[in-house]
Amino acid sequence: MIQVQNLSKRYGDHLAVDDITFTCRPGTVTGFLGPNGAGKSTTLRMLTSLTIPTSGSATIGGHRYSDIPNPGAQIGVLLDASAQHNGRTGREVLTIAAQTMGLDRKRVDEMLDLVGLSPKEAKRRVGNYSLGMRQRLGIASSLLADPQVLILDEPANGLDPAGIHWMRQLLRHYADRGGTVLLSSHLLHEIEVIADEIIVIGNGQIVAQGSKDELLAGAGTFVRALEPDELARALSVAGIHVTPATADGFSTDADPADVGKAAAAAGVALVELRPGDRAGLEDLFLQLTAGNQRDALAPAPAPGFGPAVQQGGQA
Ligand SMILES: Nc1ncnc2c1ncn2[C@@H]1O[C@H](COP(=O)(O)OP(=O)(O)OP(=O)(O)O)[C@@H](O)[C@H]1O
Repeated sequence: MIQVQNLSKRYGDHLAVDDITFTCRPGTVTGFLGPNGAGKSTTLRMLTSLTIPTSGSATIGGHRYSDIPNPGAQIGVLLDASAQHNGRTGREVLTIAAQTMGLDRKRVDEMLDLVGLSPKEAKRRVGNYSLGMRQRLGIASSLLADPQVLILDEPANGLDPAGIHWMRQLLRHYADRGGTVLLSSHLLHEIEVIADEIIVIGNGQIVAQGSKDELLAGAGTFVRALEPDELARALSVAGIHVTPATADGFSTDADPADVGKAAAAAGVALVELRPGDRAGLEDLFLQLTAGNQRDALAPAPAPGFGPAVQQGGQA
């Protein structure tokens, strides 16, 4: 169990982390989501005793990281994949870590296998690794001692789509076996797919937290009908405000149950009724971090600036 209680970190007159409190439970993946500079890395560094808190506490299993004997054996940590020793081979990095923690050397081969680094790649110096390979090596290193807790800062950075898929499955399996996972990301869709619990941080403060289902429930409803005009009328009568989303469909802030009831009461046949999709959570993320997001403060780009973005496409 990870427990963060009224944790703050001040650098000069800048409050990088501002009185945050959260818990990560065994058997769950907790996503720590926030824009650049929100305070994610500072929090994870305080959890792993690399940065001293200004106030509050951060404990793992009831203890500060620095008070845990042989902490690597109980807590797997990956904070900066690019910080590995460039002159050593991947295998050497893992072998030294295994020796330091008093582990059997066969764990090195098991972990190389687990993270998909081939024997040939394991013989290469880390300085010649791609960022994705460094992430895989860092994940191997964090899992070496089969710890109960994993703390990962932006582990998906540099991984290709297949690598991201692999990592999701790995972390899911790890949590399903009772492990506690805390991972950070500034990418909403990454967190959305992988996490059971989500903590959103902006400008050092937690702006939302809860289960993914709870936060998604706040993302409203998408609804489609054979007769969209009748549907719009029925929802309006029920006091539900809608926004046209497709030719025959609407988005609304209301819950799916309320939308379904309103349509049924008016005898309107629906062809689709579901929680608001990813865009809904994206809106939520942007709303929650609005004002905390540096992009919200930046002037809008001049017309014609940058590539054209297709409707529905990813920027
Ligand atoms: N050692 C330090 N000295 C001064 N300010 C710092 C220091 N470390 C972090 N900060 C500041 O604290 C704030 C939070 O930084 P942090 O690295 O925790 O953000 P983050 O959410 O991890 O961002 P990113 O997604 O860009 O990695 C930033 O404004 C950063 O400039």
